[in-house]
Amino acid sequence: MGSETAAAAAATVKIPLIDFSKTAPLKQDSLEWDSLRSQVGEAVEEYGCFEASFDEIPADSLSAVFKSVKELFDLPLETKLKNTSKKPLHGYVGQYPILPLYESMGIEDADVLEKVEGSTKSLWSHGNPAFSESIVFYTKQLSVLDQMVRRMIVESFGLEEYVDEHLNSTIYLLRMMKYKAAQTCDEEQGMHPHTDKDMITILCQNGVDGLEVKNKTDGQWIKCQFSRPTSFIVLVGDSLYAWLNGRVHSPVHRVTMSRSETRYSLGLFVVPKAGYVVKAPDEMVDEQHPLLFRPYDFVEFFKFYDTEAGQKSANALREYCGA
Ligand SMILES: O=C(O)CCC(=O)C(=O)O
Ligand SMILES: [Fe+2]
Repeated sequence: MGSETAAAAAATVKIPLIDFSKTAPLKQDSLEWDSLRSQVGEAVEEYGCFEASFDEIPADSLSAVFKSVKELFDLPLETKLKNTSKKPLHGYVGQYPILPLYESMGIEDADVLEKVEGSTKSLWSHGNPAFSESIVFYTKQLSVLDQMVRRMIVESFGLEEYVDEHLNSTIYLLRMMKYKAAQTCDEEQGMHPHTDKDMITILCQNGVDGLEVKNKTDGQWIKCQFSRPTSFIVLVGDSLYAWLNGRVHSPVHRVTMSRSETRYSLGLFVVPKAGYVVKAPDEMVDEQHPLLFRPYDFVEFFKFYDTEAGQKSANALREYCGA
């Protein structure tokens, strides 16, 4: 293949689209379940991600969430800075000279109304019920997709007996992101290349593209399309990679802004609970698959990731607890 043809072929590589919308309510052990499970299993091994079409959040609820997110970022900077957290990357993040387009805000336990209301009180003195309700509804609906996807992944590695333990080992951290439009005609970095540290992340955007995933096979950047209004991108994080002892791929991804429109995105980060030790089940370790990581407490690892050494490391998890 000539280099131009190869470049054109690389440019058209797409991450798999998996349709969860036609089968709700989806029954375990049905033919549909088995078919989706094999598509999910293949996608997380080959790409570490896929686009999920999932209809359980009506279009007007999605618009309400993005309206709330815009309202939040329109608050004065001094107000946003009040949303602090002792945990790294949980409160307001922004104003980084190296990432001038980027701002984000996290809400832990975003499926629990009282928790979300607690966070909003630091931003709006009387709270903001419409904001809290739209965030909780969004998180609860999307948790259905999360639970289905993780159950399928765990089953596809023959780990049925670990399903409940695994599903109960996590909480939901919702991060709302704003990327200002590119200031020049060139492509500008919205977020630097990284892997997520959690179990999985489910992303949604306001119609403005920018997410790119590095292809495992040829290292080319694949532009992620949210091809339907109800599309979400599901990404494997390093903790699922570690728990499955390398059987799935945790993809490097980044955000590139090339348009004159502001991008808003929502990331539902499925994060191991405080005190939960990520340890690969014995079934995942054998001669062909020696143990990759020593068991680790996610919260402690995340603290390391937030240090200068962790941020500089090309592979923070390997540096922290590589076996
Ligand atoms: O905004 C996006 O689409 C991606 C954000 C992301 O990768 C992250 O917050 O880890
Ligand atoms: Fe990410």
